[in-house]
Amino acid sequence: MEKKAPENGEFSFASNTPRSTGRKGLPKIQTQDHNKKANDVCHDDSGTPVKAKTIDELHSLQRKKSAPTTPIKGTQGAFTALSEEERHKQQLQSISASLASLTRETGPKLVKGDPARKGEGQQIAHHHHITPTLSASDSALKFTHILYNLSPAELYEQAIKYEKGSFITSTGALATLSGAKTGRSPRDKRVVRDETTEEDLWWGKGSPNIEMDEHTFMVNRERAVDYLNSLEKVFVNDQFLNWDPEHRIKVRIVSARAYHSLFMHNMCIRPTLEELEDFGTPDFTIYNAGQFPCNRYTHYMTSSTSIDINLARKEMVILGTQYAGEMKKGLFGVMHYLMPKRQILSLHSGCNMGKDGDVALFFGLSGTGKTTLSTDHNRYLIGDDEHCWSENGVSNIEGGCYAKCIDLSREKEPDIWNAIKFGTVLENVVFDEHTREVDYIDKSVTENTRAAYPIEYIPNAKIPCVGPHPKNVILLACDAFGVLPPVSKLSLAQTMYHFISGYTALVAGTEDGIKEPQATFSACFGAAFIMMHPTKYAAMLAEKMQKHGATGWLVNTGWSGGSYGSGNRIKLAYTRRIIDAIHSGCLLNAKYKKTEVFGLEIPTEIEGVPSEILDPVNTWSDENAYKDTQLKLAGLFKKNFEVFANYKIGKDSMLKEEILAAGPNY
Ligand SMILES: Nc1ncnc2c1ncn2[C@@H]1O[C@H](COP(=O)(O)OP(=O)(O)OP(=O)(O)O)[C@@H](O)[C@H]1O
Ligand SMILES: O=C([O-])CC(=O)C(=O)O
Ligand SMILES: [Ca+2]
Ligand SMILES: [Mn+2]
Repeated sequence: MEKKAPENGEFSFASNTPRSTGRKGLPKIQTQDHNKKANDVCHDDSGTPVKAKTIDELHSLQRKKSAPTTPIKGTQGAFTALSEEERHKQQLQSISASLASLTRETGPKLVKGDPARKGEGQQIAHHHHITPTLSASDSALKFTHILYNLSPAELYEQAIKYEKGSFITSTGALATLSGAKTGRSPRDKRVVRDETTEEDLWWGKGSPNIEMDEHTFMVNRERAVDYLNSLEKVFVNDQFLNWDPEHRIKVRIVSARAYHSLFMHNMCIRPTLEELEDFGTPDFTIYNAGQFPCNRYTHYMTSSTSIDINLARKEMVILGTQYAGEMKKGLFGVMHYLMPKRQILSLHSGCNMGKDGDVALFFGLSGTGKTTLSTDHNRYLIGDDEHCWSENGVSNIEGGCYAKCIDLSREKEPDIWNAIKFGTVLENVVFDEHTREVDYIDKSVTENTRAAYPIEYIPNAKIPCVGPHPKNVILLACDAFGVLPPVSKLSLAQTMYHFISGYTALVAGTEDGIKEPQATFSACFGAAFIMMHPTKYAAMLAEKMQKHGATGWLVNTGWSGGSYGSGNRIKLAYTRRIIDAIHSGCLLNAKYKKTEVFGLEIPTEIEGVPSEILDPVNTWSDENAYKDTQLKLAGLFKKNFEVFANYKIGKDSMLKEEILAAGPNY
């Protein structure tokens, strides 16, 4: 840029435009003067000027192109000849095929990259799009931009720019809203019933699989795909499930929100660049059109929300709910089908490992402590929610954790607290408008506030997330009746009885004073996600526990000293000491006594836990009230188990009698 020497000691703009020299009035301003000694005049920078002529050019200097995707496995490979462009084209073709409407000829025209960055050196080159052929809709006349496996930083920008309710919190997490739904909608889940699934899956009373036919699935699929293709841009994630390399599943998630893409980035296993190059065709695809409702006039629909699984097509469609957990748990359902077919047990459990390689599984319904207790500073975290148990040992299905945040405290759950940082999705929390500090106590949006973070945000995560066969199987129940002991050692039959029962008791809305605890029984501690009959999973668990000599435990993380309203929730610190004693092996050989009614073996002492709380009868001020409540709960257990009484569990029919006998007796 041309520099003008000062004429009279005044400052002047260095400018290409006609000089202001000679104009009277305003003083001339100059910012740089190379002819004078630097310290003669006041100026704000002495460096060389930037190599840009325009602001746009300047901005383009900020962004370095990502390192070229890994040069493909050296020189010996047969298919190494693919150019970067060819690879790119194949990728877009694969995505176009995913998004193809089945009533039209082709997939949509796709372009990689953010439409807002057109002309900024982005890859919008026309030779990358797929040439359209005959098309029956105007959507064929437009491009759909594909935001493919964006990084967390890019997704933050997309969310903040385009999604209302997205904010950066004081610790760097992305606070977001999931819309009208802040939890899953199990009653809106549908599974296509065809010849195969008719035989394989669990249908009817108690089953989570509500049927739909293939045609209706296609109606909803078309609705979702049309909605997604009508958008200017969609997000595509190509990722993996299951850390066991032999049984890894490739999943593709097509979604309309950066929130959904970041959530799945965190929750699924993130591919390396090499793995992404060779990704190929996914094993399962999710079409998340959650902002768009299903059509209530469609057969089988009972609301404007529908979550549809078609195992034959390997597809899932989401309409009418933006709650991201639907994607996570939808895929979990798929794993509950695919894995047992390979003799691998899929489990709704957390999992961690001690320094000596002792593995523990933590089963339990929502809110019972899987995430809280598997995240243990003294142990390696394998995973917090979904696992497989195969001949090779255990493996996490996911690449991230999904922690409940209500009443989260730095003191009680430091590792989870510290994981809520840049990259973490924070759903439906309330924060200070100015400081952006999150108020974890606030339930204004929902009680089900959640944080989704990559597992490596937990400092002692075990990566890869696999481990040897479990030594302890811990069944968690949050018993709001306050009658189950804080810990009991279970026989194998008792473990099966409680695993099939899947008990917890929570307290529904607490607005108008004290409410009765609500008992929930959910087979395998996850009836909402299993696909086959519960006894199928139970038999596999029994067989594996027996074979590998695992011990079962029942831990009450709920009430002590009375039911909800009079007693209190057992202190997390005590539960942690109990869990420590299980891990260390101390509890295996402790002194035990047997409780009445439930017939549970309870220890008389545990280090760090007041002995009097170990037998709940001691903690109730009214012993009769305790006995009545215990009988009441036992009755609920019995009633729930009736439907299973006629099922044989595994090949051993002896086991059936034993399991029945392992329930409450009174
Ligand atoms: N004694 C206790 N043991 C375990 N958790 C406790 C205890 N007391 C209070 N809590 C709280 O209970 C909640 C347990 O939730 P957690 O996220 O671990 O559930 P989860 O089993 O992982 O459920 P989901 O499958 O829905 O993720 C946490 O908010 C935790 O702080
Ligand atoms: O799926 C969800 O929304 C949360 C969860 O882990 C569960 O409910 O088990
Ligand atoms: Ca959890
Ligand atoms: Mn869960």
